[in-house]
Amino acid sequence: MPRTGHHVERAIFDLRRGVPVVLQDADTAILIQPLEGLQASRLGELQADASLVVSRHRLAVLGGDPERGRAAPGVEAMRLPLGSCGPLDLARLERLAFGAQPEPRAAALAQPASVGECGALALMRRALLIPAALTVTLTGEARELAQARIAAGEWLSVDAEAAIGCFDSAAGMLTRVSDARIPLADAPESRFILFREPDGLREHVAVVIGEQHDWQPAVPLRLHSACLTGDLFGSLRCDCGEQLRNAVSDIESMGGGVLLYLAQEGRGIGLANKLRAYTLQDGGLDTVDADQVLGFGDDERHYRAAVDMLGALQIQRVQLLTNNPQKIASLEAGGIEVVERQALYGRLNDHNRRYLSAKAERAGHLLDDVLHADSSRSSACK
Ligand SMILES: Nc1nc2c(ncn2[C@@H]2O[C@H](COP(=O)(O)OP(=O)(O)OP(=O)(O)O)[C@@H](O)[C@H]2O)c(=O)[nH]1
Ligand SMILES: [Zn+2]
Repeated sequence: MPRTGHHVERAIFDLRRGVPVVLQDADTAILIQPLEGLQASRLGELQADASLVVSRHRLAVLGGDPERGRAAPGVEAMRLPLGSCGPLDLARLERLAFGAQPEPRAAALAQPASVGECGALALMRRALLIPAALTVTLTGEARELAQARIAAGEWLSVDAEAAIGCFDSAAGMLTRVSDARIPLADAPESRFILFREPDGLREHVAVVIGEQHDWQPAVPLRLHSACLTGDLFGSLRCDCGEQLRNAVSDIESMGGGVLLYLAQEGRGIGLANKLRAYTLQDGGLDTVDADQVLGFGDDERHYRAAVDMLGALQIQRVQLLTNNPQKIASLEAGGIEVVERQALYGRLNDHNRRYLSAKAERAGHLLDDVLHADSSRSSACK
């Protein structure tokens, strides 16, 4: 059975195209079909004993107890058996997977997911799809048919444990791919260095401002998660674009440093899901609850890539520009010494006030100054 990572990456591409994948462990084989992009015509092919695998965040939204029957700490996936829920119907599946209303009767049937089902959910999240998949345990003729499609190259077979570890395959050994001098309006002596994750799925950029020998003893550092809407188009729904530009000019005025532009759009849920979350927010939910309706936790970001990039740049001590205590904790857990934090704000407006308040109240971001004094620049903090 294949255990190598590259099957996982290929499976992710198939899943993003709506093609099912077979996950195998020692005894079982399950067919997984992402709910996102599922055509009603495919439902007929899936057997009546299909299950819907969702995250424990999603189960909580449906009205279930996310801790009940949890297979092990850290296991995020739960199985909703569909057999007793009536015929497979796309609208009903979508209500279960990302509808805003609770479904207590379905939630009460939730069971802990198998290894393969945990792998299915991990792949959905790595593929930046809605974290929900239809799964069918393959037995008898269905299993033989699936093996024939795998042999013909039509479907991929992936080891279930390798699927569970699909986030780990991105960690360590980032490749430094290319770099160039890019003079920025607010920091003329800047260089962009592109790093690629080992599984090839994501790329991150280090913007190095000024000369490294000027940065001692601690390097001014910004970790910036991608936000297409804010960074590029100046969306008023968030503060990202202004934070990005303020970070560049602050680092320049501090004598140079590094900005890591991380491929973590939408706090790690991807742009498609962030747009879905915005629509849910327009219906009244805050930023945390909207993500949870879609099946995500408060914040899906990891900072392992950032730690690796700092390692490649030989940076161990930093002065971090952030209001997010989690970024400080993650760097320190990765062995980077954060000697000082410096606040970094965008401007408060009528569109982002609720978002920033929710970040402060629900995720512990240190935004008192901007929420209460309408400051628009950064300030040093201890
Ligand atoms: N899921 C989701 N993501 C959002 C929303 N608004 C902004 N984002 C994303 O949130 C992330 C913000 O990134 P950062 O500014 O680096 O981080 P931060 O957690 O705000 O912490 P700071 O360092 O204090 O700025 C970006 O990836 C945005 O795309 C939202 O409503 N929902
Ligand atoms: Zn933003």
